[in-house]
Amino acid sequence: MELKYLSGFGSEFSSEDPRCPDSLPKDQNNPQKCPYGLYAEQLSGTAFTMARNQNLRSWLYRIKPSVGHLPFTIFDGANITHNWNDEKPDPNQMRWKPFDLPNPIKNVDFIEGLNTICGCGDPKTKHGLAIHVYSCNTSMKNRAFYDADGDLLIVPQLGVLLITTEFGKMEVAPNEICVVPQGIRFSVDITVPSRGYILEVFGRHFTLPDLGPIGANGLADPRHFLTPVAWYEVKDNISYEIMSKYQGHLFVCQQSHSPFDVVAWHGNYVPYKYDLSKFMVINSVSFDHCDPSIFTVLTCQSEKPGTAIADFVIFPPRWSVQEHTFRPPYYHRNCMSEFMGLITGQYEAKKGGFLPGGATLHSIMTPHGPDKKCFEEASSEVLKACKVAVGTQAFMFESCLGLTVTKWGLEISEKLDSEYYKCWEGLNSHFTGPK
Ligand SMILES: O=C(O)Cc1cc(O)ccc1O
Ligand SMILES: [Fe+2]
Repeated sequence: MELKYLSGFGSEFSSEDPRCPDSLPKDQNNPQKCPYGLYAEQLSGTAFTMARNQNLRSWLYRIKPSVGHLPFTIFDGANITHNWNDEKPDPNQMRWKPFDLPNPIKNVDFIEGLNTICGCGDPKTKHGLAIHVYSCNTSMKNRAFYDADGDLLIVPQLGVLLITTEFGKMEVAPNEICVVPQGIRFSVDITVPSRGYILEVFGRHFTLPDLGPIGANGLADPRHFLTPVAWYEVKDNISYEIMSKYQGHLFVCQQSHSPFDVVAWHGNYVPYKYDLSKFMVINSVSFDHCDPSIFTVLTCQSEKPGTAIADFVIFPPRWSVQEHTFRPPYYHRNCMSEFMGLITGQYEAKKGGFLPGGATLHSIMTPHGPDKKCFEEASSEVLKACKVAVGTQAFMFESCLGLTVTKWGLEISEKLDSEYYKCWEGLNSHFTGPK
């Protein structure tokens, strides 16, 4: 069945499951009795008092309120951690081979298949981020999850995710991304073994980047962000698990009904998805290589103007036309951390070694840039107009924070590539000497 969506970023939406017309109270949020005998529940994504243009909240009209559940207990079944001091910092360039799919003899769902690879900061103080990899081979059965710590930006690399949320269903395929904001319950169904990346930001939300002199249009268009429409199921007298990530730990509790019982909702605090092929690429049409911030899809800003807790940046297929220019990414040392993943294809600065489903991390002030082969070729290529990154989608999570890699990233995953530094070996001097 083709799913329906509402279009727009940050809009004030409203939606009713068509099976229950007029289920949304018309003139107020909290009638003494809601239509169809529903419960009203507010979900606040910002402080009540947040400035109006940044205030986020939604009202949900549901069969039972979320509070009807047994107490939470610790859940040990995933490799999530925010103990960034367990491992020593390591400034080396890092590259990971593609992360494994689960062993088929074991059923692993989206939550059980979460592994934290690196991060920084603390959800208690609402400052920081974590980067996770998911790898699963089974759907979540009578199990929903919410993240009390922050927003999740999910980047599928293998396999389509059917994500049921309290706001309705969305299908997210590789080359699409979705955001499930803090606190929103969701469950993931899959049809094939699936893998991808997750950027979690603590206690803050993603926004669209300002466009400055670009003008009113360009990059990701707000209308291409899609939010589910209301959908509910009636499942009562069953055993349903609600899983929560709270202060870096996973918890689980039982309840006797499905949390996907929201018949109608309205508000601007919602999950959404975005198709990366819809990104309008801006670039130099004269000379030189622009900074990759021109490819920012979403940003999560810190308190420091112009400085992101995390930017989500893509490297989409595009025309390359610059004259008298070394066209690939330049050699670079950055005051920001750069974590990259590859959804499909070959990244232009490193055509070998960095593979779909793998990752790289170039930490604060760690030198990085094109490998030897890329440098040699691009220094002497004939600069015709040509398409680059065709059939490719690489992305970067760029952060002002210093990230530390977890034990899973360093050892347990067994994917850290100790040979990475060799791709820069033999970058010989071409210095011609003084005239
Ligand atoms: O490959 C990288 O490291 C990411 C990157 C890309 C680019 O086009 C310019 C700078 C940069 O850090
Ligand atoms: Fe860089």
